Amino acid sequence: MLSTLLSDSYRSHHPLNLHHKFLDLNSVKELPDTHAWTSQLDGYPSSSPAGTCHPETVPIIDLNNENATELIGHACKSWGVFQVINHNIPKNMLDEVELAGNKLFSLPMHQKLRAARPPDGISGYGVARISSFFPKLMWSEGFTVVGSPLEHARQLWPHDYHEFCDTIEDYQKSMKKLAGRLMWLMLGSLGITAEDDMKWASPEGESGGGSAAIQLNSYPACPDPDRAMGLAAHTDSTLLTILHQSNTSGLQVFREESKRWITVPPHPGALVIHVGDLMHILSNGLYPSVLHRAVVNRTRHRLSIAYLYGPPSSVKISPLPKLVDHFHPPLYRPITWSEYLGTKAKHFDKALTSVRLCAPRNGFVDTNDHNSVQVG
Ligand SMILES: C=C1C[C@]23C[C@@]1(O)CC[C@H]2[C@@]12CCC[C@@](C)(C(=O)O1)[C@H]2[C@@H]3C(=O)O
Ligand SMILES: O=C(O)CCC(=O)C(=O)O
Ligand SMILES: [Fe+2]
Repeated sequence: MLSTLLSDSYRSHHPLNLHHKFLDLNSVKELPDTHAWTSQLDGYPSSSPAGTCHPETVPIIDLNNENATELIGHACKSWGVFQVINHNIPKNMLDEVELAGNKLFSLPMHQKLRAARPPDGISGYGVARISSFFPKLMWSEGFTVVGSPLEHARQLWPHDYHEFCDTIEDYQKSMKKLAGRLMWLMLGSLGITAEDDMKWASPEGESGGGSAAIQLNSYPACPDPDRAMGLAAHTDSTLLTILHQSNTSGLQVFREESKRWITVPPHPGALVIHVGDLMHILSNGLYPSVLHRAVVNRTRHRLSIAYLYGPPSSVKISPLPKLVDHFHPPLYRPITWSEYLGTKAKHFDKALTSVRLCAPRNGFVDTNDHNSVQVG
């Protein structure tokens, strides 16, 4: 099960003490040294060079467009990220989940800590899991739900937990449907038509589709946003991620071509779709997992809700047989979601490389494999 798999994967070798780890960011008037980042800390340029123009925008795809499959295929290949509209998720459902998130994060710290994610656990309240890979803390707090939110909701609101649970459970159901639909559109764009190829993902399948986690992220307004980091650069360990961001911008994606961070502006009603590492593996590197991060701002609080979608726990993900031949050997070994999460927890940004089978041929660089080695 997804909830038991991470048991000892996310080590906490953080030098900082609990007081700093659970600092109430909403009441801090000056950026503490524990949260002060320099641009080099995550190994990527801090922002675009001054004076350059930015014609690039992340594609927005209308799911009612008759060419949606082709548009999605193109976006996956060239961006690894796109926004979708006409996705059938009602606006009031997005508003409600946002409200539930705000209600949770505005609780006093001692109350949120009642639902703290245990050091060896996956669900609950805490700092970003990837914090242990960085010497500084991020300007954010998170809450992860895997399976039922009941236990943690009870700890947060002993007498009044139903509303939160209902909202999260409705959201889980709707997101699961949308994720299955997007998954199928992505597979279709790769030429996968026979349902036997991917039984568990089939729209009519009885196997119930994939499994998932929900991550609520809160980014309080920050007194020194240029020296702080909301959520450090990472790729998601998923097949795909569906992200709802509140109406404040902060999400940025990295463009390999121009070596620049591009802001993904909140588009009313749109949901952001990230290609994750498992889709990268499944597509044999054709659809790159997108490197992204969240920056913070001086005046506005920001909230985002990620639906992290992966395969059922028993399924091994490997390059699709239809995409593999003598000239395109499989680039990655088969791996389950839980094994991959364990690998990510250990190797973080080297996780994809660590499951790679062979170097790309003829100097072809898999731009998506952020650690790939060019061979001549
Ligand atoms: C299923 C999962 C993916 C995730 C780790 C997790 O177990 C639950 C939270 C997810 C998240 C969300 C924020 C960014 C991220 C890198 C992290 O630290 O926790 C992702 C993890 C991931 O995709 O690897
Ligand atoms: O807050 C955001 O926009 C990004 C969140 C994110 O990347 C994640 O939850 O994996
Ligand atoms: Fe992410």
